[in-house]
Amino acid sequence: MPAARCCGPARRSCSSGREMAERPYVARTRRLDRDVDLVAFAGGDGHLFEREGLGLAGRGELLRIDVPPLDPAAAAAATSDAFDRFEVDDEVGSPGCGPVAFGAFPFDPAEPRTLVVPRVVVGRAEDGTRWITTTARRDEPAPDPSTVGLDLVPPAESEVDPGAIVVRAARPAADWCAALADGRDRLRDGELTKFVFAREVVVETERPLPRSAILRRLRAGYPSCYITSVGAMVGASPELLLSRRGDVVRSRPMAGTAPRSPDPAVDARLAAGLLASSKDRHEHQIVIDMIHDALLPWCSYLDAEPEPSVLGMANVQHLATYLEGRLSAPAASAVELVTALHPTPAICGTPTDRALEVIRELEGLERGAYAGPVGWLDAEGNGDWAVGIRSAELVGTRARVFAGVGVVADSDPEAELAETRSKLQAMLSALLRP
Ligand SMILES: C=C(O[C@@H]1C=C(C(=O)O)C=C[C@H]1O)C(=O)O
Repeated sequence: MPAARCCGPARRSCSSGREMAERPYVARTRRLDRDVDLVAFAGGDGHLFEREGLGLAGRGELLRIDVPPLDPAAAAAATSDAFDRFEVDDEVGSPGCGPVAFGAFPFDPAEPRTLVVPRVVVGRAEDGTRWITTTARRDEPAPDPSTVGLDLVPPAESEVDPGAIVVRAARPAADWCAALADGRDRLRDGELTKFVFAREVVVETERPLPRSAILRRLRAGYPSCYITSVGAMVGASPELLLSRRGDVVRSRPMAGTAPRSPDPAVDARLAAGLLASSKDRHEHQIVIDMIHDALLPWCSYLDAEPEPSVLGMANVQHLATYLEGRLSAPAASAVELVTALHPTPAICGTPTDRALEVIRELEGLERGAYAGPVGWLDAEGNGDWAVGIRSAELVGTRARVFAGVGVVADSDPEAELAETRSKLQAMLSALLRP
C-alpha cells in the first residue's frame, strides 16, 4: 500500500482511529518562496546532500528505518513499509518532497544499515523549485511548514579555533606499502583482478572540529562534488553511485586517477596521460562493466558512454563514465538499486568476495561508513546516492580521514601512496585551517 497522499477535505478522513494506527506519522510539504542555503540549514548537526547548491538538507530526527543488508527486495520492502506509515500532504510533488530519509551506509555490505527521517527537510531543485517538509507523529502538535521552516536555521558556527592539532597516519606509510604489495602479488594467481586499498589519517584537536564550517569549506573548494553530512560522516565525493528519478536511473562511476598541476600545459598532459594509460583504463573498465551488469536486470535499456572522460577536482582528476537507463516497471527504488550495486569495484574490487577478503585481511582499518553509499530516499523510491569517499568520520575532537586506491597487477605501492596523499588533501585542507 503506497503512502497515503491526501490534501484538502481528504485530510479529515485520514484521522480515523484505523488511519491513526496504520499511519501514525504525517508529512507536509509546502512550496518555499524564500531561498535557502542547504549547508546553513543543515548546520553542524543536521543532514545534508548537496551538489552545486541543489539537493536536500534536514534537521532533527522523527524516525529511524532499519534497512536489511545484502537483499535488495528486503531493503525495498522495509523502506516502503516505513513510508506507508505516513499520511502525506504534498503541494509540490517533486522528487525529494514528502517524507525523505537520509543514510550513510557502512562499507561492509553485510553490516546493518539505518536511514533517518528528519523532522524538517528543505529542498532545492534544478528547475528552481524550493520546498519545505515537516514531519511529526500524528498525536503531537504538528509543525506548520509555512511558519516553522527557516527560523530553524542554526546560527553560523563561529570559526572556533580547534586549538592544538595532531595529525598522524594510523599506520606507517612503509607498512601500508608493504601490505599493498602483498595484496598485489595475490592478483597474479588469477583469482582476483582488482582490490581497493585504503589508508586512515587521524586528526585530533583540543576543541571540537567546527562541522558546519568544514562543510562550507568543502563546498567552496569542491563545488562539483556531493557535499554530504549524515550521522558522523562528512564528505565531498565526486562519484555518483546512483540517481533514480521515476523510471530514469543514472550512475557516474570513477576509477583511474592522476594528480593536477597549476600549469595548464602540464595539467592537460596529465589528463591525456590518464586517458591513454592502459592500467587506469583497465581499472576503470572493471568498474563500468560491473555497474552495467548489476543495473541491467532492473532496466529496459541501459547505455554507457563509449569512452570515459576526465573529470578534474582541485586535488586530483579521474576517469569518469556516465551510465543512464530506464527502469522496467515496476521501477525498483533507489535503496533497492543501491543494495544491488554496492560495493562496486571502484571502492572494493573484483570479484567482490575475494576483494573483501583481501581488504579485511590486509587493510587493518575499520572503514565504518567510508566508501559506503551516502544519500537520500523518498517515499516514491526516488533518491540520490554518492559513493562515500573523500570523507571523514567526525566525533567530537577526533576525525578519521580516509583515502583509497585501486590496485591492479601493475600497481606501484609508492605511486599509490602518493595518490592517497592527493586524495586526502580534500578533507584535510577543510579540517585543518591554521
Ligand atoms: C577509493 C577512493 O577513490 C576511488 C578510487 C579511484 C582510483 O583508484 O583511481 C578513483 C575514484 C574512486 O572511485 C577514495 O578516494 O578513497
